Amino acid sequence: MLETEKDFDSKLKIQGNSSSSNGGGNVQRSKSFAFRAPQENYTIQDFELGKIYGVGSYSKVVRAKKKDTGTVYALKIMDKKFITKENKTAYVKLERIVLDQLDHPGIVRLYFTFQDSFSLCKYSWMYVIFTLAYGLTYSSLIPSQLFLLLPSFAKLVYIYFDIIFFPFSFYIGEDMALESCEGGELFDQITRKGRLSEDEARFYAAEVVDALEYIHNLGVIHRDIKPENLLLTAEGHIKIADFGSVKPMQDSQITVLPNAASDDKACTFVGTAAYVPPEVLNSSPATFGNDLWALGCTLYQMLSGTSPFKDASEWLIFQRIIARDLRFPDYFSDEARDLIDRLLDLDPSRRPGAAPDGYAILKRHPFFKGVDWDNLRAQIPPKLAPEPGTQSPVADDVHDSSWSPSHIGDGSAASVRQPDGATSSEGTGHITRLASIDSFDSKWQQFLEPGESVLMISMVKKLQKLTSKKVQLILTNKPKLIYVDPSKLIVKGNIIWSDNPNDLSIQVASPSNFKICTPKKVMSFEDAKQRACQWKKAIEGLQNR
Ligand SMILES: Nc1ncnc2c1ncn2[C@@H]1O[C@H](COP(=O)(O)OP(=O)(O)OP(=O)(O)O)[C@@H](O)[C@H]1O
Repeated sequence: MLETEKDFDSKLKIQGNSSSSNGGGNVQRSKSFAFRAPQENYTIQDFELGKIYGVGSYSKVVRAKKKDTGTVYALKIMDKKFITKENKTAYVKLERIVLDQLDHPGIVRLYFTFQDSFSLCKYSWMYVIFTLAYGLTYSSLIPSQLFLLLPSFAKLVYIYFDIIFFPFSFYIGEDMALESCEGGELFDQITRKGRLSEDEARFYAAEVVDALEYIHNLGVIHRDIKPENLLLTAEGHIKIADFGSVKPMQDSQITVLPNAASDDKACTFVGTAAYVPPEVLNSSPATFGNDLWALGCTLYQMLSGTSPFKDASEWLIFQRIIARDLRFPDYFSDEARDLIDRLLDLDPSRRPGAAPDGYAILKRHPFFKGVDWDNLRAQIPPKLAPEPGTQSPVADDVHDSSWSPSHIGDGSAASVRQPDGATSSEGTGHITRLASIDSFDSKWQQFLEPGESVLMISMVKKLQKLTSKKVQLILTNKPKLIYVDPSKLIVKGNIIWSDNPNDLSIQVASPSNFKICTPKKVMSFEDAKQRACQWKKAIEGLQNR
């Protein structure tokens, strides 16, 4: 382990006092840093597990009741193995340390963290028994079909090493016990209601503005504001969640421990296509204006039901954002239209809220007329629309026995998110995470000719007989389909394009696995973001253009 990581981990073990007496805006800062949310020695067995709230790229969030106290939490269980493999440790640590220091009614609260070593141990032994008995494996290095082809001795050696190394990956992040937001995502409210009334949107937008003012005053940019990350309490008040993309500014009042720093070069996966501001696409440094742009997109989505820059692929969405191709439905009031128009200013410093005294201007905007900013949380929130087929808008307590901390990313979420931020009932049972902003990373531009543009891009695994290799798969409008070695930045393969499906076809084997077939070669790929169907659609769409 690196020295800085040791340092961080030893600090993680400091027991902070669990109660915060800081109140509103004062964040505890000292050289000898102590966490507010303590690291507890709990295991999963200390909780009664309820429904799965959702599955993120690196974690699964499940409703859980502490058996001894009866307190309900949202447990964010990290997929440590995946986080290590994907090199996202710094993000996980940063989310933990930033959340620990935030104390605001509009921000999801971190109560404590824990490392569930008991289930790790149980998992490891179950793993050995199952693997030996049935030849089943979850393999970190090789795909399971290939594992089965290995001779028995090689299987044993492989399992031995996997088990030796798995516990190390365990120490990269802790599971988090968060405040449980029983009202679900604002996104679901928009979907269930079709669109929100201006009163409803004003209520939610005001609560978001209030929480954003708090984090911006501390020198922190959220960088992933969107209706999916705005959660609701059982009563219907907003809580900003998912600080996995957070960026503390240079002069931030937040303490950032070594190795939890957000390094822009490493942080290529921040944000979500539909809410990304144009300056981020032009590689400008992050500013508070990024969140204000996303607020503008979110307000638009509340009022209309869809995000303002909608299109079929991320690349097309990015083109619309850069061109600020913005159209308002007729039914938007002048005040709503004006506020969104200002928040979606191409110049981030001109967005209301961006200047040093900007929040006063933002809060005085006519759209917010009548909002009692000092008593927001005392207001009665809009009525929550219940989940279809249920009576209650809030989470139930049904025990889900299928849940297991080792099965993160199994696609148990109920809807598929599209690149434009909408949902589709198609493919229920699989979650598609939006491709990351690394899609637009300028380093891939070198593989394009003048005028050529990227239609789809993913970091995927190219599966070979006994090994797999990470490659960047790129589809352009030329059309051109290539895969690039992401570290050496050299083209490893150029798949000969043909509009004829007999010469170029895609076979989808699972949400993550697909094959690209040409008369000479069949190449197998695994897309961790489960975009196999999107690859098929993109390639076939181009063949039929
Ligand atoms: N405190 C919470 N209370 C209730 N539900 C939550 C809570 N935190 C997260 N969730 C739900 O769990 C889902 C997964 O959350 P998580 O933070 O792991 O990832 P994400 O934000 O969806 O995705 P990504 O990490 O890929 O950006 C969320 O979409 C949200 O609906």
